[in-house]
Amino acid sequence: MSSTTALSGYRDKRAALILRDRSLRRENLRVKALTLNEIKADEILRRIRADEEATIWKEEHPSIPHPFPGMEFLTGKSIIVRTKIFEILSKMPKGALLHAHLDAMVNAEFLLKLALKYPAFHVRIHQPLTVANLPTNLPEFRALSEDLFTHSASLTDSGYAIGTWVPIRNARQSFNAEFGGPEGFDRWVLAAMTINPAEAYGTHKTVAKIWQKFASTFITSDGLIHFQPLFAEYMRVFFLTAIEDGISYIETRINFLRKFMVGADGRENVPHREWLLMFDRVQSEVKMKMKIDGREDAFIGAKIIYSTIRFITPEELEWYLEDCIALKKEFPHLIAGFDLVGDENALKPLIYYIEPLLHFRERQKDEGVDIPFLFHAGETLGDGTDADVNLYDAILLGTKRIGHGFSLIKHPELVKICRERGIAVEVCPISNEILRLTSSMPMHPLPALMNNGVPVALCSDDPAVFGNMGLTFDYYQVFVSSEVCGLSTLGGLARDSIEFSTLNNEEKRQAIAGWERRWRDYVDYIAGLV
Ligand SMILES: O=c1[nH]cnc2c1ncn2[C@@H]1O[C@H](CO)[C@@H](O)[C@H]1O
Repeated sequence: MSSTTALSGYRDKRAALILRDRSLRRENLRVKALTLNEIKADEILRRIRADEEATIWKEEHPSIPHPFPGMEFLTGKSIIVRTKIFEILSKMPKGALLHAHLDAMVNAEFLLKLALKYPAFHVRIHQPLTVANLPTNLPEFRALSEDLFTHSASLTDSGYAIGTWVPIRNARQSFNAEFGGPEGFDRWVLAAMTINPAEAYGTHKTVAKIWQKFASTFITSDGLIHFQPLFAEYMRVFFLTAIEDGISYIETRINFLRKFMVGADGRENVPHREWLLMFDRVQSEVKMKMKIDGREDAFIGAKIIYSTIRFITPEELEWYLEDCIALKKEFPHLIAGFDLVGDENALKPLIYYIEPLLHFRERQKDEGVDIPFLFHAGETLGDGTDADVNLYDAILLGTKRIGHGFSLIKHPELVKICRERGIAVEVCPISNEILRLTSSMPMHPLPALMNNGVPVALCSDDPAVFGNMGLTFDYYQVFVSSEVCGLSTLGGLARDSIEFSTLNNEEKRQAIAGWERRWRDYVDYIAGLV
């Protein structure tokens, strides 16, 4: 055999092996061949990605010592936003956002601005502020009823009685110059609601430690968000900013742990059904606005994944499950599913709740409703820990999707089940990296899941805390960390986000048709870049 024949035989085998391996990926199951414009757009994207890898990601940046594509998000963000790939991805029609906690969906700076509009908001602290304890001495916010309004002048002068409420505007205005004055107040509050690079990558570097900081951000924002007059505006801003990022449908997890939010009168008296009424009204208004603007395809709507936190008792869970059923019966079009949230490594595993969870199925039959489980599971570095074992219970309980599933790839049988039954994993790359499950995107197990044919929806998780507003940042991190990723990966992920949503078949058909129209325009736009 001549050496050229041997060589060409080898090349054929090599190409066939690569093809067989890659053909497991979902985007390669597509029957339709790529259009000429798609091929061109794919080449353009790959070229720009390679150019930027060799230029902007190789340059010296004064405050970023070792930049690389897919690096730690909080450190690399200022480079990311200057790239052409980021600009292109920001225009992409992204389909659905399927894993997003409502408590962290509006930019923290904007939330604070909103709160400053309401004189009812008061703030207090539980130990005196010092320059040294500023980052850990957290503000607590609450909208008070008028009879409890105070005239306290300041949080920081010597006359402040620890633990008493100060009107938010007074607190801001009189914030001691030593702590930066009013702008210092803003920085203090924002720092309490977000995670900064020094925390994620320095002081709180492990999963357990960064979770403590992460959980504390919700304590601060909680008092601001759960005030009825602000809540509606909050949801409107969430929907509108998501739409501007190319998201056309949302399934958001709402944490119903607290049974009432604070009403306009400052009393804790707004029950869950009124939260849903507001949610419904706001999304109808946003849909109407899109229609008037001639952009109906841009927003199909939003649904709610009913959630509570995995530290309650099984008896308490019974109450929430009944509440969820009652809401589903009253608002069948709004409740998309049920989930338990909170740190899986520290809180209760699914098996702890097995009785109420099994009973929930029976109760649904009695009541004639269908509420799929959409469980967080395997958001962990553990191997065989409770958090990792949650994956078995999630699947046995019939979960429709898996939230995070970071440790799923360790379980060949579960990977097979997810592929065969079409259980999609809601992968939140930036969240996983900031919460220190992975040190950077190239180390994330996402390619392993995708190469095994597991369906994936990319999600942002808690963008107000992580600074990854919309879905563009998560798409960016994924796209620049893989050579396999191309235009069809992007399109496949977006399409799958709709495919694996809880929309019914007819709604999906329409949503996909709308997305395809927008996708064609998007491909034309990229193909036109030279
Ligand atoms: O990635 C996550 N995994 C589990 N729980 C989460 C995650 N992100 C947010 N929450 C939880 O949701 C509640 C806010 O509604 C918070 O308790 C927060 O811990």
